[in-house]
Parts: sequence; C-alpha cells; structure tokens
Amino acid sequence: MTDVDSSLLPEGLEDRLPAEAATTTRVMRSIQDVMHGHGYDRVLPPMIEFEKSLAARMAGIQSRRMFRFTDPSSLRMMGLRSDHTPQIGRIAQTRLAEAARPLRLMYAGQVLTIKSDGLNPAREKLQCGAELVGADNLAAATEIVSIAVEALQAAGARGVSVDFTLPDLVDTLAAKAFPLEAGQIEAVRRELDTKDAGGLRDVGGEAYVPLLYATGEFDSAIEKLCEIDAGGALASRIASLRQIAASLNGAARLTLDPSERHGFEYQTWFGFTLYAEGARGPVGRGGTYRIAGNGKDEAATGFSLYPDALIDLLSASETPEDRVFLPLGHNRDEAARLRSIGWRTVAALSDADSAQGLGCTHVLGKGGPEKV
Ligand SMILES: N[C@@H](Cc1c[nH]c[nH+]1)C(=O)O
Repeated sequence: MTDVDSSLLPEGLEDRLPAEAATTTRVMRSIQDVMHGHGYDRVLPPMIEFEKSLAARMAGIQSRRMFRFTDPSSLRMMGLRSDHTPQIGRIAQTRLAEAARPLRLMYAGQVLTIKSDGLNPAREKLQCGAELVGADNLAAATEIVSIAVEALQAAGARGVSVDFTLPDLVDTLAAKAFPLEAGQIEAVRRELDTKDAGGLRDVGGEAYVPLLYATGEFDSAIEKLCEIDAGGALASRIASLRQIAASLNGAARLTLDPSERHGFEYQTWFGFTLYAEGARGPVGRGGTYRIAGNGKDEAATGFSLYPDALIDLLSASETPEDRVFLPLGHNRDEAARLRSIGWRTVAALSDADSAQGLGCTHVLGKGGPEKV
C-alpha cells in the first residue's frame, strides 16, 4: 500500500529540481557578489529564535504571520524567521553594538510565513539583502536603492522597475497639515489602501484624496504630489525622492505610489518595491526604518530581494551546462585537468552506463572531450 501523505509536500512548499536549483545557485551568488563588492559583510542568523526577539525590535512586525511553537527544551515561545531584517537588527544591537557605524551587513537564506502573500501561494521564500545600520538619510537611501537594482541586474533581471512610496505619509500629514483624530487614522489608511476616493471622503479624509492621483510614472506623479499643499510637511521627502530618482540615472523605470503600504510594516519615511519584467509579483522591497534598542534606537536602511520569481523566469531559458562522460578506465589525470578548467565530468560506474543515458554532451576520447 502506498502512503500518499508521505510523498506530498504541504501547501506552499516545494522542491527545486536540478535545473532550477542550478539557476538558484547562480542567481544567489550574483546578488551576493554585488553586495559583497559594495562592502557588505555576510552574517548567518539562525532559522529559529525567541519570538520576542523577532518581533520586538521593529514597530509593526506581525508575529501572527510567523510559524510559532513552544521550545520543548526551554519551554519558551519560538518563531521561525519570516524576514531577516529584524535578525540583522538584533545582531547590530547586541554582538556588533561596538562595531563602527554605518555598519554594512548582508544575508541570504530562506524565510517562512504561515499564510502565503496575495496571489503568490509560496510560504517559503528565498530572501537575500543588505542592511545599512546607522543611517536613514538621503545618502543611505540612494546607496541602498542603487545596490538593489544593480544586484537584480547582475542576477539576470531585465526591465527592472522601482516603485517609490512614503510609508509614514499618513502619520506625517495627520500630525499637522491634514489633522485626523486618532480613531480616524486607520480608516483613512484603509481607504487609501483600496484607493477609494468616495470612501476617503466618507471617513473625513477629503484632504487625502489628491494622494490617490499622485501615482504612476515618477516624473508626473511627483509633480502632482508637489501640488498638494501640506504646509511644507512633504517638501524634504519630495526633494529626497527626486534626488534618489536622479541618482539611478536611467538604470530602472521609476514609478511613485506615495500611499502604498502593503509589505511596509516597519519602514519610515522612505520605501520602495522592485519589479522585473516577466517575473510574477514583486522581486524585492526596502526602505528606511528604526531598530529599537535598550534606550538606544538606531536608524537603518536596507533592502530584501525575493529572487524566486526571477529564478522561475530565468531557469526556463537557461542552457544546460556541458558535461563530459568518463568511460570506465579513463585517464584520471586528464579528467582532473578538465575539471580544473571548468568542465563537469560524469564517471561511468559500470559497463551499463553511457553518455546518452546520463545526459552527457561529450565523451572523453583520446584527444579530449568529443561531442556526442
Ligand atoms: N525586510 C523587508 C525589506 C527591508 C529590508 N530593510 C528594510 N526593509 C521586507 O522583506 O519586506
């Protein structure tokens, strides 16, 4: 009797088979090479840690999206990471508290959430990124956005676009320019999320309606944002967005959606979402944020790439690598020499093995690899 359950994977979890896994290795390496080249040092946090430390350091993190369980050994509540950024914040504030600032750290690994996100059914995702701890100013934001774009392009992404947002926009405007009562803020956010002008007016957010129209292609959207007279509350943000956009110098297509909050749980004045042509859904996100410490808050800026959709796209068109079949009794020194110059070899284990049977493109002959 076959046990069906033992060969099924739970919803939202999947294996990557050799062709896709090879693309994954290449993509992850290209991304990390770019971050490494810009001076970011890799750290390797554990998959699981105390739930409190995953959720406490940054405002707005929803631990209900995390896999949580009681540690049978310590009886304390643990969580599986759903994002590396809070772990990097913990490392920066504890073991690397004395390290010079700005501190440049990078990471690469898997993250897990209980529920999939929107249209993407995956619950486990690859995540790799960089965090610049100690700065959340224009210079930091410029560096982070441009490295994120460069890393995606190095991995093979084409037609990269960056969608800018201002995650704390409603709080900023509600403080003075367009005052809202505490109870109204959430309603205004919700109507902005659904982009419902009528709904916004109904909840007393008339002043916020023009934000719905300051979206789309960057140059025209930022002009519309400029026209909103918020008593200067937006001036420095607008100026910064313009400078970040100019610094990208045509490397990516730029759009603006100033009230977009989806996926921005803890980011502050600046946020961005990354897309690549042909890849389903966003391939990355980033922005400025604050890491809460013991009386010592720190500013930070970073990005996380989610390369799975890019891997799906690229692995479909990747050409398989050549491999040389090594017949029984082959010259082992010659095989070692071939590997040292980049060939892949597949050695016969018995007479039954053949080049065709093992999917080899070449056979090692007298004079070297011969095409099959
Ligand atoms: N970790 C965030 C993106 C980010 C990194 N640093 C700042 N923001 C995310 O995955 O959505």
